[in-house]
Amino acid sequence: MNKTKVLEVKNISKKVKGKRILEDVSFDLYSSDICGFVGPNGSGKTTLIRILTGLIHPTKGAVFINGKNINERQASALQNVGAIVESPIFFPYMTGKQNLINLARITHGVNKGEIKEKVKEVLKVVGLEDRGNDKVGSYSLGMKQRLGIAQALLGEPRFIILDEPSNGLDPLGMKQLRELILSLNKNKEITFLISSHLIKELEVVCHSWVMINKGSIVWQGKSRELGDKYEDLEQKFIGLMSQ
Ligand SMILES: Nc1ncnc2c1ncn2[C@@H]1O[C@H](COP(=O)(O)OP(=O)(O)OP(=O)(O)O)[C@@H](O)[C@H]1O
Repeated sequence: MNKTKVLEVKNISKKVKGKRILEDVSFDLYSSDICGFVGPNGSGKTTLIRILTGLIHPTKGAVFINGKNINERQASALQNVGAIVESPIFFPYMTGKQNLINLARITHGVNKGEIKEKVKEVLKVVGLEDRGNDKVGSYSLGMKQRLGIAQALLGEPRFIILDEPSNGLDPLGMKQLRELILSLNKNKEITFLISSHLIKELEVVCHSWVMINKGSIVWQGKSRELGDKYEDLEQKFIGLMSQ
């Protein structure tokens, strides 16, 4: 399979009120990668993800998605991108299905005649087909996260960005989320960038890694490129963070 460059992060720096939050961050992501973007609390992960999704602008540098500069051609750069930054917000008094039907129409522009089928399909993909008619207020956090992914799938994304998706999930919720990510990657060839401060949670799903500390990248590579010095990824992570 020919891999194409999905994301190019080029020399990104961000300062807020004189405070340096990101410094010269660069990395690339290729189609079908599942990349773990890991760093301790406060290392700059959410700030970078907010830049990648066009929510804020970098002080320096540029981001290209599928070759399009996100600050110059935002709509077309983000066309095939699904992102869940912070917990997705749904109306708790409406069912999962009703929430998705509204979002399909308003946010994703799905054709009126296709909405019902599309919503049914994405609910099935995320394993919520039996709970679609229940109110979102009755959903567990894990179910809300999967509903968030169902919403992203309405836009037929090729690339999904998840910011700390396992925050607050119990072990079963985490397992279901991991299985969903792996199946979307395998069956729909969706590329993922997933942030977390807990490397262990991502080890089963990620093929490649970007490690960040205090706003700068400290290591990037594949799990197999770890080197002999470290027993496992977490040891490497801890070693790099304490330098
Ligand atoms: N608008 C802002 N104004 C001032 N400081 C900010 C702003 N946004 C982020 N920061 C600071 O930048 C640093 C990085 O924050 P960020 O939320 O990107 O980290 P993170 O790696 O996502 O952390 P966590 O794992 O805790 O979510 C933190 O010290 C944070 O307080």
